[in-house]
This record gives sequence, C-alpha cells and structure tokens, in this order.
Amino acid sequence: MVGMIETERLTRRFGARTAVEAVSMTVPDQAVYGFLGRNGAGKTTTLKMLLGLIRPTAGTARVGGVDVARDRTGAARKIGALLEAHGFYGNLTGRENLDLSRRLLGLPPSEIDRVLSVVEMRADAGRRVAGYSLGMRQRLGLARAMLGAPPVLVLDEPTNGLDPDGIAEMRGFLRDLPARTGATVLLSSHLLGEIEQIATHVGVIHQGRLVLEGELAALKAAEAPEITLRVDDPQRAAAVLRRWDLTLVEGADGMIARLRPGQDHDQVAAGLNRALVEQGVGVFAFGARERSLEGLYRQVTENTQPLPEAA
Ligand SMILES: Nc1ncnc2c1ncn2[C@@H]1O[C@H](COP(=O)(O)OP(=O)(O)OP(=O)(O)O)[C@@H](O)[C@H]1O
Repeated sequence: MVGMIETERLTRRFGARTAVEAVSMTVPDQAVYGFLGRNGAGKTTTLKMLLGLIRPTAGTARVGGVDVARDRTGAARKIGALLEAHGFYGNLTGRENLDLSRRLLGLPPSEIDRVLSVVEMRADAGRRVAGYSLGMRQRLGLARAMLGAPPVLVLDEPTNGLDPDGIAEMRGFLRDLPARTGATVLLSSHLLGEIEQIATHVGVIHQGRLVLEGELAALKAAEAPEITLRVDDPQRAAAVLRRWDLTLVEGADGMIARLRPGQDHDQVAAGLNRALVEQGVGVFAFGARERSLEGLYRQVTENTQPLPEAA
C-alpha cells in the first residue's frame, strides 16, 4: 500500500457532464492533504466516491488498502467524514448526539469521552447543540468523524462559516491531528491560504482533473521564482523582458516575469532593472515574489495570458 487513500483513474459522469476525470491521487499515511479546487472543480464528487456514497463511472478508489467498490463496509470502517450538513439534533446535547452515532457503529460508550477529549469538548458536551457556536458544531462534527478511530478523516471545507478565531483554532487542531492520533487527513478547500498553513501535501483539481499533486514543500522548492513589476509602459517593458527569456504573465496588479528553474533570481533582477531604466521605462514597483501555493495554483489552473506584442 503506497497511500492511505489511492485512486486510479477515478471518473464520474453525470449524464453528459464529466465531474471527475481520470483522477489518480495518493494521500500518504499521516499526511494532511489539502484537496484544492474552485467551486465545481469536482472535490465533493471525489470525496463522495471515496466514502462510497456514489459509484464511480470508471476507475478505482482504495481507502486504507480497501477497495471502496468491492467492500463498501470495510472501506467505511477506515474512514470518518465531516461533510457540510451536520445533521445534529439541536434538542439533544453534544454527548447524546455522539451517542446516537456510537450506537449505530456498535462502539463502546468509552469512545464518546475519547473523541470529546480529542476535540477538547468534554466541558460542553452536556449542553444542548442548539446553543453551540458554529465552531463548536464543527468540532462536534469532527468528534463524530473520529468515532471508532478510523485511520482516515475526510473533511469537506472544515473552516467554512467559522470566524477568524474559529478558523485559527481549527487550523492548529487539524495540523496536529496526525501526530496526536495517527490519522491521515484529507481536507477539501477552495481557500489557498488556508491549505498553505495546514497541509503537508496538496492535490489540485481543476475542471475534474488532478493537475498537481505532491508534498507542499517540495512543490514550492521546485517552483520557478518570479519577479513582479509595475511600470508606466507595459508594452515597452514587455519588449525588454522578452530578451531575458522569461515567461510573462499579467497579474492582478501588474506584470509577472517568471524565471526558468535554475536562472539566478538576483542576477536576472539586477540586469532587468538596469535594462528597463536604460530603455526609459518608468518602474513604479519591482519585487521578488515569494514562492507560494498561490503561484503554483495559478500555473496549473490558468492559461498564461501572453502580454500584447510590442508595437
Ligand atoms: N448529482 C449531480 N448531477 C449533475 N451534475 C452534478 C452532480 N453533482 C455534481 N455535479 C456537477 O459536477 C461538477 C463537479 O461538482 P462538485 O460538487 O464535485 O464540485 P466541487 O469542487 O465540490 O465544488 P463545490 O465546492 O461547489 O462543492 C459540477 O459541474 C457540478 O455541477
């Protein structure tokens, strides 16, 4: 077994629409794997197939080594999920809600205190869920996902709707979870910053296809550095930049010159700066862009827009 979650060419079509197309993903043991994609990219459909809630049109999914299509119950034992709808009974206490799930799963009563301790909610477990904040409900949802200590946790947008304090708390909690419990966490999100702070690994899904996957630090290290520019005459600047064998893209607030891996950032930056000034281009801002998940994400999901040809 290579990963705690492994899919091979996993595909799901809804009529003529392909929601997930030949996705082969690997989530290593005890990773916090950020599954990224914008709304409609195919995240939820993939998670549902991992959970055995919908069948793939083609391809396979394995969770903890168990083929989901062949042994749905066996796979379900390996995986706990926190999906958007909580389905808690507001009139029952947190503890009572967990107890309902525990009985259905046939687990011993001691499981309740164990999971409540993990999410640090023992003190509030006797209160009715109707009075819980959203953050507390999310934590109760996590506690429920952890009943029976499944080795894999699948969490769909776990910080959705939380306030900044709640987000920070959830972030720290999820980051520490593998070390504390041995779990492997698959976390879906459309928030790059969020994933960048929590994840050890990332997978990016775009229009149903997995377009990037790997260990976050390694991916970032391999990313080509960039230089950001704001100038008075982009066309003239583009002509100068082209001589430097750089890829040019238009950023939200200026131009971005992407270096080739191996090109020396400082040397290129100094030469470029000099050349622009010599050509009479007014440079308002000139900076190195930190290697970021956003940069990686942009590279794999956006078509690079060529800048206009020089007149
Ligand atoms: N039951 C369904 N019937 C038809 N089309 C569907 C169905 N479920 C999903 N789709 C389509 O499949 C595509 C992927 O949807 P999916 O919900 O997996 O995306 P997502 O990345 O999870 O987005 P979101 O964050 O909005 O949930 C979308 O185009 C969606 O409209």
